[in-house]
Amino acid sequence: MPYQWPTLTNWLEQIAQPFYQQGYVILEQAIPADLCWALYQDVQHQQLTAAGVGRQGQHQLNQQVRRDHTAWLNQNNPVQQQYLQQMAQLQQDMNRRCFLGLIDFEAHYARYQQGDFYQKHLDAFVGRSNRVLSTVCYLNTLEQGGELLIYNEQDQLISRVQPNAGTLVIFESCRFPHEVLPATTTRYSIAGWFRQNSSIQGRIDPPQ
Ligand SMILES: O=C(O)CCC(=O)C(=O)O
Ligand SMILES: [Fe+2]
Repeated sequence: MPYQWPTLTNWLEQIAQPFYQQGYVILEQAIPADLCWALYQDVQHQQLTAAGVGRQGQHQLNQQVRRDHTAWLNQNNPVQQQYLQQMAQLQQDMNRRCFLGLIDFEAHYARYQQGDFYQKHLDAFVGRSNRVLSTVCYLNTLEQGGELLIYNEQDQLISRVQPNAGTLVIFESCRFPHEVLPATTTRYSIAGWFRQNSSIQGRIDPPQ
């Protein structure tokens, strides 16, 4: 049977309900296998650069914190556009269902080579960022290593995600500290953020 992106009805069950209950959801085979493969091929051709920490102005390389290499997705590339379109659909559904007022989605490819990690962090801080929902989609499968560990607000480990091609993780950006354990082999993913139009100190928060 050809893969079908979840319709509103089953999407409500698969994403909205656990999301409502716990603020995060892990959905296996969320991305069609052929799209996942095309993205996996596409990322190999991208010019990836060492990721930094902190927002514009304070942006700096800190290899103690993260070691991944990234490249922003854009609409001009047909494969990347397909992914962005699926996320636009998700944004619409999330707004309809959860009244989140999401206006925008930004995403980058990330490559973690053997030994690369991302220390425990939050993707957003209350009142200091307009990132509302974080998403991670895995483009290849790692049998071990490179796990995403998600913690709750009390800093207890609540989920351990083994990267699996096609799996999509969604969580509230300012609620869940998370980290990426050292990869054992090259790990490819797309990290993305849905944003609200909250202005910070009278201006729109710039992308990272
Ligand atoms: O790749 C992952 O599993 C998470 C990446 C992450 O936390 C981030 O890029 O902010
Ligand atoms: Fe993160």
